[in-house]
Amino acid sequence: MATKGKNLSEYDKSGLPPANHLRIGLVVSEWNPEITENLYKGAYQTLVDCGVHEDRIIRWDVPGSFELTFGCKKMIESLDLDAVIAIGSVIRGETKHFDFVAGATAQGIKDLNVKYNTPTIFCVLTDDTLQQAIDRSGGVHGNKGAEAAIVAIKMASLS
Ligand SMILES: Nc1c(NC[C@H](O)[C@H](O)[C@H](O)CO)[nH]c(=O)[nH]c1=O
Ligand SMILES: CC(=O)[C@@H](O)COP(=O)(O)O
Repeated sequence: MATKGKNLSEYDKSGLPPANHLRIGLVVSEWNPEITENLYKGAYQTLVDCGVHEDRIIRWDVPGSFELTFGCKKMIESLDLDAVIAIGSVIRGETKHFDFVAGATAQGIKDLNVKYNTPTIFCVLTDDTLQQAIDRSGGVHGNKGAEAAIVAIKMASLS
């Protein structure tokens, strides 16, 4: 099912593990801030709604999605966290650069999950148009940041 068939913001708190003890990191890309700030708000608000204390949510910023891998790596190595959420928005332009940035970011975050016992959640939109990104960061298809927060809480219980 594509995103079109579901609302990214919908979740059922009743089936979630306890979250009040969790420490969650969020690394946010500064590229396309009108998108990434909405993703961050969706993730932050959902974490708090599910019981994560606000003083246990730590935010770092990086210049672009390509830097998310390094930012998450440094956060995992320097802080005692239960999960990290990597937040970015890659929007296709005129050249093949989209493919390299999106692909490298996905591979880099996958590699972090292989190397470390702290789960890193892939909250990176990779869209052909700005409208697709808007639709998935609080628009008609919900907010992928909310989805990522739920995933972080679930994965933290496995780590
Ligand atoms: N075009 C987008 C970028 N490009 C920048 C790269 O992420 C990186 O910061 C640069 O190549 C220097 O290493 N980043 C995004 O997050 N979104 C884009 O649409
Ligand atoms: C994802 C990108 O790097 C892309 O937005 C850059 O745009 P362009 O391919 O036109 O240089």
